[in-house]
Amino acid sequence: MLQPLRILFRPKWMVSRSSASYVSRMRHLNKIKEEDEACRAALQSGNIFLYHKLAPLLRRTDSGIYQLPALQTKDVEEILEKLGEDKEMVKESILINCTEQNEAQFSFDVGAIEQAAVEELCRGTFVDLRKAFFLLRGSEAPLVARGQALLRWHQTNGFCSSTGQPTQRNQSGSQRVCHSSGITYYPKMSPVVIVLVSDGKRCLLGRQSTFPRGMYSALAGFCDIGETMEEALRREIAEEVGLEVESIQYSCSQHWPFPQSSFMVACHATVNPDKTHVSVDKVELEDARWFSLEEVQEALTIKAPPRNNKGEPTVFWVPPSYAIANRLIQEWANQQHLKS
Ligand SMILES: NC(=O)C1=CN([C@@H]2O[C@H](COP(=O)(O)OP(=O)(O)OC[C@H]3O[C@@H](n4cnc5c(N)ncnc54)[C@H](OP(=O)(O)O)[C@@H]3O)[C@@H](O)[C@H]2O)C=CC1
Ligand SMILES: [Mg+2]
Repeated sequence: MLQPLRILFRPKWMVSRSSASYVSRMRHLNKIKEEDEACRAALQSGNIFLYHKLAPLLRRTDSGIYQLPALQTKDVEEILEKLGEDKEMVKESILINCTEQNEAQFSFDVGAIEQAAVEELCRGTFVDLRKAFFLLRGSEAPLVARGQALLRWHQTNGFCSSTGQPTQRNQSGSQRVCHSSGITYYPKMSPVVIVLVSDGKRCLLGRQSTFPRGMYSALAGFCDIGETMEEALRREIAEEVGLEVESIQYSCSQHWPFPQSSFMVACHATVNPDKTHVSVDKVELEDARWFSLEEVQEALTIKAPPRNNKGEPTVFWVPPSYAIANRLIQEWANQQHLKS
């Protein structure tokens, strides 16, 4: 019998911010999201993160730390003018969020302009998003992912799927409308369940053939339409490794930008310790197997796996800390410690 979901932890944001400032910030954000005039005004005093063909601009400080430079709107206008472009292009910026000081944050893709010229003027480098995730510190990675996801959505939703006519965005970029059919489109995420299965002593990790060598992760799968998260989780585990899940505990969630926006819902699950035979669906997974606490602990200490002369990792390792799979594995290892 499946247990009802329960929240295992209280995220920091639930306790650390005063509710008054959070409420006023969210209301401000909602206003500039919904009202074109308010959004235009916010852009004038806002921060812009630049992308080139969806690769974010990073800047390396003298101390070797990578940062996400927040440019002022007037700086971006100046860059556009210097490169012979229309400074009005900056109005295409997409609203991402706002800071604790209520400054709006936008993303803007300069993909139509020569990359090196922009990099030189900005004293930065456009970096592939996966690499940027490794280089940036905690709070900047979700921000840069969100900015990219919104830009990608706009770049691929320029036409109405009903009429084939062009769609028009609102100023903030929170939606696109087809004026011919009246359909409003909103940025889309695909729900995905990701689950760390345990038999009480070991945890089950799998790998797809496309993963870097040696890397194993928690099992994941897209939810089918009409399914609850619990149903999707049970089905994916049954399909991919032939096991029947007995209980589920919700852990946390994450927006995942690769390859397109997914909404990852992360859970722990248990199976009957007497029914742990794994039969891997070889179409989905290259391998899946049980790992001991010792093996998992060792893998969690690896920041960059050792590599052979072909550049391939030579040991068992797990996804890096920015991936929700890493968090599930950490949580499981911590729970095993508490039990022993
Ligand atoms: N953040 C993290 O820690 C982790 C994130 N992930 C992410 O989880 C996601 C799902 O994991 P994965 O195991 O690949 O999923 P599944 O087990 O559901 O299998 C993937 C297959 O589902 C099909 N598919 C692709 N997109 C969709 C969609 N939007 N809706 C329904 N079916 C779809 C594709 O089939 P076809 O090619 O035949 O069309 C694809 O090959 C991936 O995006 C992956 O990047 C996975 C592990 C860790
Ligand atoms: Mg899968």
